[in-house]
Amino acid sequence: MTTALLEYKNVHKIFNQSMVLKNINLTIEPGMVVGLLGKNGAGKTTLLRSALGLIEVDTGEVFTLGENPTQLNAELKSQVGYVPQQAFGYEGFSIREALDLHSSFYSEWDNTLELDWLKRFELNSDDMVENLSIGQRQALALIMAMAYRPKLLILDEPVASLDPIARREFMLDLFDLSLESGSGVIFSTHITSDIERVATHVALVKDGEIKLFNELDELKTSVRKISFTNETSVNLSDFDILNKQNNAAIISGYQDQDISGVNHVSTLSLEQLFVELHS
Ligand SMILES: Nc1ncnc2c1ncn2[C@@H]1O[C@H](COP(=O)(O)OP(=O)(O)OP(=O)(O)O)[C@@H](O)[C@H]1O
Repeated sequence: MTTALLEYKNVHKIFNQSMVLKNINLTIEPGMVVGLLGKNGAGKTTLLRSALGLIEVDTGEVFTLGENPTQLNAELKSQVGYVPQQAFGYEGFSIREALDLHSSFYSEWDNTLELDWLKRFELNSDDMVENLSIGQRQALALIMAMAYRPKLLILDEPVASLDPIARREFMLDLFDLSLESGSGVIFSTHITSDIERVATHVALVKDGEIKLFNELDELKTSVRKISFTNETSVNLSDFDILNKQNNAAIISGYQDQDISGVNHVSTLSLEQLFVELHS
């Protein structure tokens, strides 16, 4: 049996009397790259920060590398990589100095990977961190989180400020790294095409709930939009109904079968699905 890299069991979190995580159940295993998709304020950052022990959940349990994330020992901490949404410190340091200090905490630091990525992101080691653009800081934060090949990589909108070329390269490498080294990745993003390009799974968060968690391939084959004239003449008992309004529904569990009473069945891109689930 493989130990899950990250597991949420019936997790709830309340902030100011508002439930921002509602009964989250999610398991990430080695080789999985999970794209976390949700509107602003849906709860993505709260979900990710609770995996790092930065937020304590109110009910339910989180297991990061099999342990309570608020009590991870140094060894386990060094197997988790994290890039937060906000840029980080290291003012007064050059990139070289910042990387030297940072890498000294990780015995598994891969200097070749570091150099390779500095080159790809076109970062100059002599530049001072405080003079970097937001995108360059984000690139440096990514190198810092990845170059020790963590088992679990947690990225909160990691590529939002990267240009499309850097984003594309980073995303593809992310996937390779995860598969090669048996790591797992969870990343939040608003860019559905990034999820379609690199993720193995997608978790769609709406109002603090995971509305959908699927393998991406499975999602393409089994989620459909159907339209009908008369709802009472349609039997949808074989499907999960993800959303329904007027004379249309989004269903999961579709297997090419005929559904009586349905006029039209259409596939959805991830972006279309996201929009449909919020309409
Ligand atoms: N420390 C906090 N105290 C009070 N409320 C909080 C706190 N952190 C988050 N929230 C609230 O929890 C909800 C979820 O926030 P969260 O940052 O997890 O959303 P998100 O999906 O990451 O959004 P975005 O895409 O804009 O980054 C929001 O309503 C936010 O205001």
